[in-house]
Amino acid sequence: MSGLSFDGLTVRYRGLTAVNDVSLDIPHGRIVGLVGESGSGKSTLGRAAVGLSPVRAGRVLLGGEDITHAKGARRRRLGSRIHLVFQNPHSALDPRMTVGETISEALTAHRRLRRSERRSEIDRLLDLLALDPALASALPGALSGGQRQRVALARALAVEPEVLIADEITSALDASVQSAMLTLVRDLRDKLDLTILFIGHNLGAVRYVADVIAVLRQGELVEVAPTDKLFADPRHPYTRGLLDSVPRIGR
Ligand SMILES: Nc1ncnc2c1ncn2[C@@H]1O[C@H](COP(=O)(O)OP(=O)(O)OP(=O)(O)O)[C@@H](O)[C@H]1O
Repeated sequence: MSGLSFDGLTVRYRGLTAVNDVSLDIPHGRIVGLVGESGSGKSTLGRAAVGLSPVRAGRVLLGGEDITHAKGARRRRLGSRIHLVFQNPHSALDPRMTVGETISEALTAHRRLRRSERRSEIDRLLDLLALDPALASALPGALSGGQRQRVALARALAVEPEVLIADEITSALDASVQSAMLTLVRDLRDKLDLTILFIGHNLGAVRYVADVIAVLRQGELVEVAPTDKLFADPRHPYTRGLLDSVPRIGR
């Protein structure tokens, strides 16, 4: 069982406290949404889970194991257990590598596979992400934004992670493409038994995908509640403000 937990986490950039004493559990097999205005510290918290934020205090726990300050070979090994998928589908992929090469590179980073196994794994991953196997030979420039984001997810899933940090992965997509992607994220969680921290500023999108929503404001958690409860009965005025101000989809 590999839930992810933040325990009293504080992250500081020089003088700025970007995340302040945040404790949050993402139980195994659940999707926890993380919302808040731009600059509230969402990405900083997500990046802390993979060792990319300057943690000043507190801990990041993966399946109960303290991974906060893992370095070197241990951090690389963790890379196959907990994985971050970035925001921007346009810059996330190397424009000179075909889709197949991109996925293949991720496959061989953590697993030893024969050429034929690699080929079938690439097909399996493309199929999992509802992408045409023929796209294996395409360059990112020939793909739509939604297809690129699916390839970025396929690459992340190639290492068979237990936990995914999805940082604004649907934000740059058109509404219709976005809702297909959100459905896919839920399907992937069910099929692969993934644990997901889903970061987004669009509450409507996060509502569609998350079991529980955590609200971050200026680096501090102001509210954590099951999704339905948060929408039916938001406790914090800041949450109520977010609910009022954001367009909603998937309802
Ligand atoms: N590498 C960095 N160096 C210095 N300050 C940073 C760095 N990264 C983020 N910050 C600052 O930390 C604060 C939180 O930023 P963060 O990107 O985590 O917020 P966010 O909620 O993810 O915002 P957005 O929705 O715009 O991505 C902001 O004030 C930001 O300017």
